[in-house]
Amino acid sequence: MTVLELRDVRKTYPGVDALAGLDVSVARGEIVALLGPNGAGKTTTFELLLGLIRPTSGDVRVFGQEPGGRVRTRIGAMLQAAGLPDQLQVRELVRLIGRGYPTAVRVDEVLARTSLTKRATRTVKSLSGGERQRLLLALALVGTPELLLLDEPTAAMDVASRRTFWEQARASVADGATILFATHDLTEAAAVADRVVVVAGGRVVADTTPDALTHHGDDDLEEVFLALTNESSTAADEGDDR
Ligand SMILES: Nc1ncnc2c1ncn2[C@@H]1O[C@H](COP(=O)(O)OP(=O)(O)OP(=O)(O)O)[C@@H](O)[C@H]1O
Repeated sequence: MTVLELRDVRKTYPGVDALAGLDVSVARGEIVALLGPNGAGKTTTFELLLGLIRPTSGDVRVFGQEPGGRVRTRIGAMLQAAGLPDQLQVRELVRLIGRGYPTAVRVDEVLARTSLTKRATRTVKSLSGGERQRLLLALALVGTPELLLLDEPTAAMDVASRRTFWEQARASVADGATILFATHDLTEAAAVADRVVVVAGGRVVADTTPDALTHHGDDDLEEVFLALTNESSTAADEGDDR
């Protein structure tokens, strides 16, 4: 079953083609990494899937429906620029967000799963960068999501937190969820994802397994990534100058 699909999607801002004909499809139970240099269009893709913005042209479907509206309650999301109410306590915020979903997990369970039990009565403002990321994961998980959209979810996390993070994310997949995540950490992508989609200049330049991308480990992942994305970023930069 296809969980999400973008077909020939363009998103144009004045002077910028954020997406220039993007084709991505993710099936149920997959963990897919979205890789790409700064400005490649990763965050724009998440915003479209959440219905926060609309495509200039092309088709975006989530669970076969237009993004936004009721389908939003089937998605848990971690976005880079997520603003949080700083004065609320961690537990209060998780409870509040859980109320917006038809099938919320118990607050204490979510806090335990994200190692935030000891921070439950702290204000959001007082959290460290990594703790804040864990809180964002707790908010993404509280609605028992069928789809997790995670934009650079482990940025700012230490090694132990990253490990716990992916254990929790995988547990959600074992329960039937699907994950699309963006990262700049190629090693993490290769270790975690079933499939990597490399985006550059608003288009997909590779869509394959981590193993196939490196020809079964024969090639250096970083070199492959740079070779794939350099050509397209150069083309996009030239386009900007016209
Ligand atoms: N609201 C906006 N107005 C104008 N340009 C935008 C807007 N949002 C995104 N862009 C532009 O669209 C392009 C794609 O941006 P996007 O944030 O999707 O990239 P990204 O792959 O997430 O990058 P990063 O790795 O830096 O987070 C960039 O050139 C960006 O400047």
